[in-house]
Amino acid sequence: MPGLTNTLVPFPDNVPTHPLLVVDYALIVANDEAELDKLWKAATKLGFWYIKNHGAEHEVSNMFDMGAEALDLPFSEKMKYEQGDNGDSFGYKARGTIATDKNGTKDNVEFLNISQDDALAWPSMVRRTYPWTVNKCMEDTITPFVKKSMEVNRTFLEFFERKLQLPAGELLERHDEKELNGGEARCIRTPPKQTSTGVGAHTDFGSLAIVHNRLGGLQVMPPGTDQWLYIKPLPGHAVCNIGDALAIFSGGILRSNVHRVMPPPGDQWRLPRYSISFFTRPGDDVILRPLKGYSQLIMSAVAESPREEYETGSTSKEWISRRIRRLRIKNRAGPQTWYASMGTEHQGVRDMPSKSVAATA
Ligand SMILES: O=C(O)CCC(=O)C(=O)O
Ligand SMILES: [Fe+2]
Repeated sequence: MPGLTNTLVPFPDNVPTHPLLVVDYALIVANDEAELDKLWKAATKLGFWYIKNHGAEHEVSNMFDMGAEALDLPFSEKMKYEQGDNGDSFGYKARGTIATDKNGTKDNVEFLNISQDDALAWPSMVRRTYPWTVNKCMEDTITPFVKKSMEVNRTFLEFFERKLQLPAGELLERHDEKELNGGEARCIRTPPKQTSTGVGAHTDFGSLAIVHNRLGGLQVMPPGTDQWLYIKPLPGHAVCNIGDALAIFSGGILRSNVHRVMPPPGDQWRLPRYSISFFTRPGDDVILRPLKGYSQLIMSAVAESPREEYETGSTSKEWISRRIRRLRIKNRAGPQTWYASMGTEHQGVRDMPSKSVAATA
């Protein structure tokens, strides 16, 4: 039981944390004005918030067990499902295969990504195969988790579509579950007693993430600061965040904030850390660019603070694939490969040696 024992070792009270707004999902579904205002504030100011009453506790608990069982398989077995160096996201990612910074410092986490397309189509295969321990949990654990998470994110997307003054369906149709898309469930494991970065500073590739944590380690850098602050895991609460695709579609109105994963703080450092996430991503063929032709609000946002990098000229699939490919250590040619892995975050670009990210992307 990977997670349950973890709750016995409390998150320390002497490390810097960042408070997040708590959004009650049940009130969002009920269209509660005050709660919707809170969600909008969270999505536009920091791009991170807690949700409670998401109704997926049972599925999440099963996912922690599923993830631990799969990641406990022999290394040689897991490697049969490795995502490889071509920019694919689905499958197993071994430790030490991606960079966490511009110097190419290797990551120390392993994870398993299960495609939304595969979870929904099971027992048919759409994207790829998975270890037997995953297959046996697909019907009872993974597909129900994916469906519940999709429902939560769809509710958020519907609301953002309205608030962004987009025609009904304009944002939702870019996340049509019937089209092949990058959506995936993920279990990450960090071994105990690590001293280096787990997942390097990044913004998420896709539209929305829901992250379930029992141990600390996730950190955000609040806008306008250069300080990393922990997000404290709260029992029964998940952390949601906006990814690059929504930041781009909205012309920057929705915020995709930089975050990373460090070893758990305090005594939690002695424990292995597991996290369970779900990522909603646009359809593979959807072009990532501001939807300014459909919304005066987005048009004004783009006019006020134009950002060249929002006109990506790429499809969602190309965007994700480029970033993963550039993160893989095998593909690294130097610091420029790290810069070329970046999304809308520009933290590291300040000390970038050469002039253009696009030139190496
Ligand atoms: O493990 C976590 O808490 C967050 C992981 C994360 O940011 C990611 O997988 O994109
Ligand atoms: Fe992330």
